[in-house]
Amino acid sequence: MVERVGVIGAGYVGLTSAACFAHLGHQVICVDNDQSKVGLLDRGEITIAEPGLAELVREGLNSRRLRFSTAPETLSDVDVLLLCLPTPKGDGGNADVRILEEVVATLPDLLESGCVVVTKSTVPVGTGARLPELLGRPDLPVVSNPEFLREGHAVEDFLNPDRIVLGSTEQNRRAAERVAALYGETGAPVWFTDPASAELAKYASNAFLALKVSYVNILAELCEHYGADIRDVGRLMGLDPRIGPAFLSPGPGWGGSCLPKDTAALLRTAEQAGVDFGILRDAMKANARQQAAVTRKIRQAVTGASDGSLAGVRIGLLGLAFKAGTGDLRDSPALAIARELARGGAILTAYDPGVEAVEPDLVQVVDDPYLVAKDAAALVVLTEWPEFRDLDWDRLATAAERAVVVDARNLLDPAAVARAGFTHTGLGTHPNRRTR
Ligand SMILES: NC(=O)c1ccc[n+]([C@@H]2O[C@H](COP(=O)([O-])OP(=O)(O)OC[C@H]3O[C@@H](n4cnc5c(N)ncnc54)[C@H](O)[C@@H]3O)[C@@H](O)[C@H]2O)c1
Ligand SMILES: O=c1ccn([C@@H]2O[C@H](COP(=O)(O)OP(=O)(O)O[C@H]3O[C@H](CO)[C@@H](O)[C@H](O)[C@H]3O)[C@@H](O)[C@H]2O)c(=O)[nH]1
Repeated sequence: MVERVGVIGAGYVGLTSAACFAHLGHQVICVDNDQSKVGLLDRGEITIAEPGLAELVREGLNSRRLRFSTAPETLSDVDVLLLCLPTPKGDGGNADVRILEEVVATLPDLLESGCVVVTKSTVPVGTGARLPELLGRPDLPVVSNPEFLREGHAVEDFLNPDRIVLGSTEQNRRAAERVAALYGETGAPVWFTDPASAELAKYASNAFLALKVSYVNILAELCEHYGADIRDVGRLMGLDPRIGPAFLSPGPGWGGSCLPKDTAALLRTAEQAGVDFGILRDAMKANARQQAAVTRKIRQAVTGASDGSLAGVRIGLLGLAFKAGTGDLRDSPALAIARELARGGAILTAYDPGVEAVEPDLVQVVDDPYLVAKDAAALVVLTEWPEFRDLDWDRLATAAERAVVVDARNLLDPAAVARAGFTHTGLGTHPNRRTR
C-alpha cells in the first residue's frame, strides 16, 4: 500500500530513508531545518557521499514522490512520520535527546489522528515508553524502528537489511505492521518486539561491534610481543561461524558517528540500572590506547624512538575519514592521530578520496595521493581505502625524503612496498609470515 511518509532530518539516516521509501513507491516529504541543505536537495544535489543516493534522490524528485522542505507544516497529512534526528553524546555518556524532544513537543499541534510516529534515531532505552506521554495524544501510535545501515553502504543496507526491527506496545501492533509494510518484500526477518527490546538491540549491536574491534586491536599488540601475525590469527578465528570473519581487522581504533557514542551510551544505561558492564569501559579504554599506540608507532618509525621529537618533520597521511567509503570525519581516529602528530610539531599533508578539506592549520589536504609523499619522512595509512593498495610505490619512494611506511590498517602488500625500498610497519604483523 502506498503511504504518505514524513521524515524529519535529512542526514545519513533521514535522507536515505526518504529516498529509499520514495523509490519503493511511497509519497515522501522530508523536512530539515538546514535551509541550505534543503535548497541543494531541491535541486537534486546531496552533500554526503553515499553510493546510489544521489540517483535515488533525483529519481524521487522527477517522479514527484519525494519533496523537501524546511516547513514542518508540510507534514500535517502524513500517515507515518519518521524521526531521523541527531542524538549526540551528552553528559556522562548518555545520548542527548534534546533535539528529538523539542521536535516531538511540536508534533501534537501538527499531526492528524492516526499518524504513526516512528523513532529511527538511536534513542536511549525507555524513550519509546516516554514518547507517548510527551506527545500526550493517544491517537498517535509510537513505534521504534532502529536503523542499522552502515555509512558508505547506506542505500544498499536500507534496501537489503539484515533485519527489520519494530518495537511497539501490543496495542500499537497494527501501527508497527504498517511501518514494516513500508519496506515491501526485502527477504529480511521482520521482528516485532517491545520498544525497550528494539532500542536495546540497536545499542547492543553497535557496542558488540566495538568490543570485537577492540578485542582484535589488543590481540594485534599481543601478536607483536610473541611474533605471531594478526592476519593469520584473525582469519583463523573468523573461520569459526560462531565468531565470523567481519570486524576482525586491527586499525587505529573504532570511530564514526555511532560506535563511540552508542558504546558510551550503553555503558551509561547499564550504570543507571546498577548493572556492571565493565567490559564496555575496557573496550573504550582500549580504543583510546589504540590511537595513542598508533601515534607512538609512527613516532618510532620516523624518529627511532617512541617519544622522539616530530618538530618540523613532514608526514604524509593516506586517509582521514573514520573508515573507507565515506568522507565522514566525525569521531575519526585518523583525525585524532593527525591532531596528536601536529601537536608534536609534525607538518602534515593528507590525501583521502572522500575528504576535500579539514581545518587548514592542522593538515594540508591534497587531491593527489602522490603529493603526500613529497619530502615526507614517513607515509602513514590511516583509512583502508582499497585504492591505496594499487599506488605506485616506486613513484612514492622517489618523492619521499625517507622510505618509511606505517600501515595502520594492514592494508598494503608489505612485499610490494618493500620492493620499492620502503621499510614497512603494520599492526601485529610479522615480516616473515609463512601462512598463505
Ligand atoms: N549515520 C549512520 O550511519 C546512522 C546509522 C543508524 C542510526 N543512526 C542514528 O540516526 C540518527 C541520525 O543520525 P544521522 O547520521 O542521520 O545524523 P545527521 O547529523 O547526518 O543528520 C541529522 C539531520 O537532522 C537535521 N536536524 C537537526 N535538528 C533538526 C530539527 N530541529 N528539525 C529538523 N531537522 C533537524 C540536521 O540538519 C541534519 O540534516 C542518530 O540517532 C544516529 O545515531 C545513524
Ligand atoms: O574490522 C574492523 C571493522 C571496523 N573497524 C572500524 O570500526 C568503525 C566502525 O565501522 P562501521 O561499523 O562500518 O561504521 P558505521 O558506518 O558507523 O556503522 C556502524 O554504526 C551505524 C550507526 O549506528 C550502524 O547502523 C551500523 O550497523 C554500524 O556498523 C570504523 O572506525 C572502522 O574503521 C575496524 O577498525 N576494524
